Amino acid sequence: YRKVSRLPPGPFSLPLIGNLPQIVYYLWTTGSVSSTFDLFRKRYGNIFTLWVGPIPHVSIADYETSHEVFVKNASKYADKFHAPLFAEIKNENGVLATNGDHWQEMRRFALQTFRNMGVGKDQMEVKIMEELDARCADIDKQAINGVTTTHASDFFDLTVGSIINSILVGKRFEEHNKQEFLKIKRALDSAFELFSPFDLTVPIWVLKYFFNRRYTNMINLNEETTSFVAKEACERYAELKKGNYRVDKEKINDFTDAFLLKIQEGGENRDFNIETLKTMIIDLWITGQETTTTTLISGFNQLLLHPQVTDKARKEILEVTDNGSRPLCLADKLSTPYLNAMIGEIQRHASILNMNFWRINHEPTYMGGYPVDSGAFVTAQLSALHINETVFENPKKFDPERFIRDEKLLQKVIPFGVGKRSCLGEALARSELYLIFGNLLFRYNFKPHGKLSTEEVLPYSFAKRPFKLEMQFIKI
Ligand code: HEM
Repeated sequence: YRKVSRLPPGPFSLPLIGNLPQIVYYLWTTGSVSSTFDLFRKRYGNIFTLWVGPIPHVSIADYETSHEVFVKNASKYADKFHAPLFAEIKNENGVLATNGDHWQEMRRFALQTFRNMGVGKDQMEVKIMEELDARCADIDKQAINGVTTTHASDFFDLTVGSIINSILVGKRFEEHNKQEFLKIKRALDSAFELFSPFDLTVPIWVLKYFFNRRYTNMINLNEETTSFVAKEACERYAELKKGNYRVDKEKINDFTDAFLLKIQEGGENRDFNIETLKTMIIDLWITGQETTTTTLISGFNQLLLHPQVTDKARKEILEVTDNGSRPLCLADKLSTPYLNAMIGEIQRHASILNMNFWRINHEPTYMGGYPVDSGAFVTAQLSALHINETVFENPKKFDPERFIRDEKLLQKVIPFGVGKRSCLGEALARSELYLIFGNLLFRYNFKPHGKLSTEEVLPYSFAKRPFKLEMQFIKI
């Protein structure tokens, strides 16, 4: 009871099991993780505590408090809680499931490398557009009377997968390895679908001894995916070691070369070695792939449900590109307020992480006027924050106009999180979303093939899943 008084309000918790009974009950009655968080927010306010077993989890569901905690006091919240399964798989390597000096070095290195390669600038734009053009050429080749019917996931998985692959190891997915990529991607999709908050919280020994098949499947899938994705990097590393390959400092083409240059110049050490390179590649590949694809598919699902939004965005894009005589480019962003609002609304509405990653609070402090004890886990609960009706009126409605009526509102959409552990690929993802949505809208008309969905897919999982969407690309 003393501990409870040093935390923000929340439902009454029981010894040992905490709020698990209420959490399970509300998940069942509300039908999703985000509605459960929303319900607790309505009852206890924008900052509330849920005890998961013996550990208090503090969720922040408004922009102002999230900003105050994770941006103004950023350095205090750099340490994430890592699910035991992730910690086991990653073995204290990489950027996703590490803390401390190694994490800092890897994050700094990745951000710097992306910046040098021009993420958010021209060079990256060229890579994204080359990939999009190649995929559109594929679509056009398959067209019958100007219409191509395809699974949205195949189209966007390949587009996004190829972009991130070419950034990481310099190779697109083409005819010869396309099928292998799609096979791995399907296996990952099934694993994500099985993956639950249970896998994230239980100690590793419970998984190993009581759910061994589940545990072994996940370990094997991680190894299979890593060897597929990092194959090119391993080959280049082997050649570097034999003295047959040297990285040209002036011509860094991809992330692998930037990493190998570090080894070439300084030798291998705790941070820069082949195991870390493999982990970094898989960390960035997985995080960069699923998130962007899910956003694109959820977005097209909404656009098909709201054709008036597509028409309005298309009209704006045609005006900016002289009636479609040139591609839309990143420099056009300032002239496309409606498209920007549409993408902002897609990201708010999709809010693809049902549950954000937890940070560790190391010392007693205050958040939003409430005490928060040391040892508590804290996060900006993005899914609840994006449906907070005191900020976003009628939050279930897909309504890009809300950001035209109030321009400042767009700042309160934070799909990439905030603070030291915010999304490392934000600049790349923003460029991809703008160029892919923008350029597809004026090249094609879109129609659904079969029924469209308005229900969330797997609403109880850790992250949202893409809608199963079949659509027609109709050449304009
Ligand atoms: C629409 C696309 C994307 C969305 C919505 C998204 C969202 C997020 C969110 C919410 C987080 C956690 C933030 C927090 O803890 O507060 C995150 C972390 C991360 N994201 Fe993204 N992301 C996207 C695309 C990408 C891309 C393209 C990459 C890389 C190429 C990437 C790499 C990462 C990494 C490495 C982290 C962990 C950073 C760390 O722990 O230091 N993401 N992302």
